[in-house]
Amino acid sequence: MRWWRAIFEKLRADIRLAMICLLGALAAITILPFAALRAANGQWTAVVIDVLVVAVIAGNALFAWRTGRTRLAGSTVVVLVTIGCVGIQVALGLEGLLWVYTVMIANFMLGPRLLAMAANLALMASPFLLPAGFPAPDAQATFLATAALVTLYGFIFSWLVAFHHSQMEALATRDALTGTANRRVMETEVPQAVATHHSRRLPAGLAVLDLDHFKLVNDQHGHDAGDRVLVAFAEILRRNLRKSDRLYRFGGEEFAVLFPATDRDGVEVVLEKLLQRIREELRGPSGPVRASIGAAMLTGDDDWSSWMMRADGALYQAKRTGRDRICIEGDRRCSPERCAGSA
Ligand SMILES: Nc1nc2c(ncn2[C@@H]2O[C@H](COP(=O)(O)OP(=O)(O)OP(=O)(O)O)[C@@H](O)[C@H]2O)c(=O)[nH]1
Repeated sequence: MRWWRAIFEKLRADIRLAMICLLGALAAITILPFAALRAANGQWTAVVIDVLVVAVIAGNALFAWRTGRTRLAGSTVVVLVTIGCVGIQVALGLEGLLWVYTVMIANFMLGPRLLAMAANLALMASPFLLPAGFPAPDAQATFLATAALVTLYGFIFSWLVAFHHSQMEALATRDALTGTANRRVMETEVPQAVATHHSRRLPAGLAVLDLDHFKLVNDQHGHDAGDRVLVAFAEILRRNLRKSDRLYRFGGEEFAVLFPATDRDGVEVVLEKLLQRIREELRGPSGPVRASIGAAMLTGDDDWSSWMMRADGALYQAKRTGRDRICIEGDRRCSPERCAGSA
């Protein structure tokens, strides 16, 4: 039963993939019997459309499952199923209109909201463009009102789902105090970076930053004052890092920075700048607050925890040799006498 569990876990991790696969299964179960019925009645155009719709939805589900490109697969299904729904109206007349509501809801579950909105507007207009048209003005008004309501509910529902999803994602991945990525994200991204940099033979750096004598700020001025210093510290780091660098808060007053595709000189330049900005800008209630920085470059033997341990060891050196400085592992300057950035 392990394969069954693996499928369940994969679907649980990606709601859009789950929707696409669910629609694929439901489309086959619900549409194919109609195709058989229509074949028995000799409605061959409708049969072809039904089979095509099922094939497209099932094919897309397979594509999404294999490639993980669920946004593209979802958008494709929206466009093709909407076209199929219009085709069924052409083939069956008003009977085909009964499928419109199902497709309108499915569009919001599968595709981006704006695309679903556009597809639903097209579905609302389509019966008026058919040769047979609507028989009575009352029926036209009823159709427009009900289709507009379904579209509105679908829009609101999909917006709410996206909103709650982004809030839950923020809760799971952001540090609540400083807004930086948290330890959980670091433990996902750094191993990925190790694998990527090893396979592409690219250099990468990892730095650990820790405030100096931060306990004193808490002890003398309280936890709230300490929190404000932490927020200011994170803000200085964020402002002075490059877009490609990744900042994490992984402990109380400990932050880490991943420098992808960066060599040792590049890492050193950025860290020197950070240290300078911290010296110039970081203030606590009783004056400047300083930080120590340790860093290590990725080596061929590293996994992420050994890399982290080496960066942490360099931080320990920076603390041991007087704080308010940078130590990059392996650098002979990173000795008690001469640490980079020592004041
Ligand atoms: N205000 C605040 N303080 C925190 C938070 N997390 C950890 N701390 C405090 O950070 C302090 C860390 O103290 P230490 O590990 O002794 O480090 P330090 O005083 O900075 O000393 P060195 O690192 O050796 O320079 C402790 O007082 C913790 O209570 C937090 O979220 N907010």
